Amino acid sequence: MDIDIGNALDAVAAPGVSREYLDRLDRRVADAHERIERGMADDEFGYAALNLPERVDTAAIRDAVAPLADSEAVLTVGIGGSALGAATLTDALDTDGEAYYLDNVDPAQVSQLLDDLDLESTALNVVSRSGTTAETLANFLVVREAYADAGVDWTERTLVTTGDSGNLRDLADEHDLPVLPVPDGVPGRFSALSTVGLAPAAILGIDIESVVTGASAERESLSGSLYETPAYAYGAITYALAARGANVNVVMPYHETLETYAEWYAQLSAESLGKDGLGQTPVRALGATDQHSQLQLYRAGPNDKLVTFVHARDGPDVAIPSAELEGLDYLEGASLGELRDAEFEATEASLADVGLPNVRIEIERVDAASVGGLLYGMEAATVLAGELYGVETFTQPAVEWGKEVARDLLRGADALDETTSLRVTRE
Ligand SMILES: O=P(O)(O)OC[C@H]1O[C@H](O)[C@H](O)[C@@H](O)[C@@H]1O
Repeated sequence: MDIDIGNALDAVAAPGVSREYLDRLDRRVADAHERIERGMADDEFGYAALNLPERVDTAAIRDAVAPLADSEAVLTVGIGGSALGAATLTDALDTDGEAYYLDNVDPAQVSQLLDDLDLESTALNVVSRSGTTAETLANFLVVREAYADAGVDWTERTLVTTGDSGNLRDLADEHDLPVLPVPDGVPGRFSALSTVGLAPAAILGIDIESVVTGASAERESLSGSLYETPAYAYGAITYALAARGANVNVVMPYHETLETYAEWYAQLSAESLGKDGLGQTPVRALGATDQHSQLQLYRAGPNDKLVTFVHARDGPDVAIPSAELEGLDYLEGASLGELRDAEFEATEASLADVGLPNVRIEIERVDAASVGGLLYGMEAATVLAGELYGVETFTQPAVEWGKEVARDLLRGADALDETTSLRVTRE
């Protein structure tokens, strides 16, 4: 993973960061790096996630998924960190079958998906780190009943990934289901490179060893200077720009298959750094699609954004057939890849032109190693940013309140008095 932060410097952008400030920040990066290395060495909660490239046992994952290797599809039931890492991998990379995710509670979607799936040839991958997440357990109960109704022994087609205790662990024990452990000290949103993200990828034929190799290369690059560590350069520049008013981080990959990566990063950043009045609001965008949808606002709306482009230098291409259409001479002899890249570079320049800070993250191609490196790099960037902000990167206390209230409502508690209604209806 390479990063170019030139368009976030104050010579180009406002808000922008001066070279002198970056040099000063680099000294704080050195301290933060020491703290991170210490946390990794002691396997402290959260920091332990950065050890995954050395620790993850891909052979054990392959053994656990072997009985499901004949599956034509994998249905993952999980939410947040228990779904988005896996979805990033299976959406980005070539797979031998279809990947489906139930990471919401929408009765219409669940019913339609279960109607459409051939459950006989579908592996059921149930994932919850805590083993107590209501959405995941409810969906699992619905899905296993659908298997039973279809006359399929769901216990033969199910793999569970969870912690040592919790309702999901109890259910797995009760039905003697195969269980992969969520590693200790790894928060859900940092678990893409563990059993959580890699097991469904392995069932679908993804080269998970290469994913880990790519992550290892990024781990090796961690050093005490942002100028030598792409991941830290990103963490540091997002922090510096947020402090200067770039409250929004638009993450805009220019490859359709990386769209889910932007969703994964949104959770990673929002839950890790959105604390004490700090953090950037992550926005998911996709190039070139969103050039024709959101770019107007990015270029001419409030100057409160960083745009992060994600681009692969190489990849498959398709020639554009010649048609000699009037006014479209520039397409003659060009390819779809060349068109996309020209649009990407033009968009980057158009934002620099109006002083909107933007950063380019570049990978070699969208393959297993590069995507593994990207996931690791962004995790390290987020941990570094957390150190600079001084927040508790690995907790998410603000998510809990609503969860508890929803449980109380289901148990029959009275309506809430925290909200106010001013309902407007048609006459
Ligand atoms: O893996 P689970 O324990 O089911 O948790 C799934 C998700 O739910 C929570 O609400 C947390 O905010 C997320 O960080 C987590 O990824």
